Amino acid sequence: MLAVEGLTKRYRGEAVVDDLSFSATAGRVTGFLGPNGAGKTQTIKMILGLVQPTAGRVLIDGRELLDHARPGAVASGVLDGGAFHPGRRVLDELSLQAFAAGVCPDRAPELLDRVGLAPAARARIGTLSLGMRQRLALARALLSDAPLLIADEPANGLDPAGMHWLRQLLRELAEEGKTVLVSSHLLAEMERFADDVVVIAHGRLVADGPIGELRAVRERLVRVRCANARVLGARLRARGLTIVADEGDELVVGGGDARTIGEIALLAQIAIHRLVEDEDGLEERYLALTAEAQPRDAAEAGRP
Ligand SMILES: Nc1ncnc2c1ncn2[C@@H]1O[C@H](COP(=O)(O)OP(=O)(O)OP(=O)(O)O)[C@@H](O)[C@H]1O
Repeated sequence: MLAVEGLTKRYRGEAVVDDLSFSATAGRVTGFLGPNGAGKTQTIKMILGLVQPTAGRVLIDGRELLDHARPGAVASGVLDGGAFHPGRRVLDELSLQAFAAGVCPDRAPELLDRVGLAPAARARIGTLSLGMRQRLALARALLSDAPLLIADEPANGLDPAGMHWLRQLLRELAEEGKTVLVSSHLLAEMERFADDVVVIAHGRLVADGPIGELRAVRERLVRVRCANARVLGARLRARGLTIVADEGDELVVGGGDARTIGEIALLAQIAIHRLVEDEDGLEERYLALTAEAQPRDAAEAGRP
């Protein structure tokens, strides 16, 4: 179980991770989602003890990483699929890493098999594709059998078969009882991998919960095309509905069903040209959530 509490990282006074709190549960895959530059990698590095937080703390099974007797056996990370010696052979590299981690080197061939790299055991790392390096990075992270596994964009460079394999592996690891945290900037990827999702933008939490809850928003989004979208938008807002996207003569509306929107339009005497439940709501919801979020300073400056 992972608990991130008020985690903050500032560089020259500017927050790249800003008072971030969330948790990830053992036995489940938690997706860590946010656009490029949102602060995912910085957060992951702080969780793994590779970057010192400016404020806040990270608890793994109730204790900070360095308060565990063997921190390396508590959390492991897949951070950069490219960070290997290019001239070394795959199996030699993994055996060496096992030795350095104090793990029996016999685990190396077994793990190569688990990540589907056994046929490339004698290949030099420099000849591997990005997807194969990701598999090797996963094998390295699994050496210590730590109960918390964090993977930063592990799907990068994987083809559809590789994605399917990764999904299976993450699921198996969660079923073994591990806490699995996986980052991505792509919602579609997360939908395939994750049980729970944590969404951040500008270093701040914008949503978290079971992926099904984010998906459930789909039913509440309605796409409406009408004669006067600006006026209808204002009327809908006045009734407490949200304009998730404004595309000129078409609005994507949250917080009310098609019937409510139709009635508000009728009262405003605005002709409706199209009114449908939105099928792509989840993607739009994610984009809207992350676009709405502003860095704290900007948000505070905009406050009346
Ligand atoms: N050492 C550093 N000094 C200053 N700013 C940094 C440093 N490291 C990262 N940042 C900034 O922190 C912000 C968050 O970066 P981070 O890599 O965590 O984002 P990310 O969500 O992982 O995005 P991506 O998917 O693009 O890697 C970025 O604006 C980045 O420029």
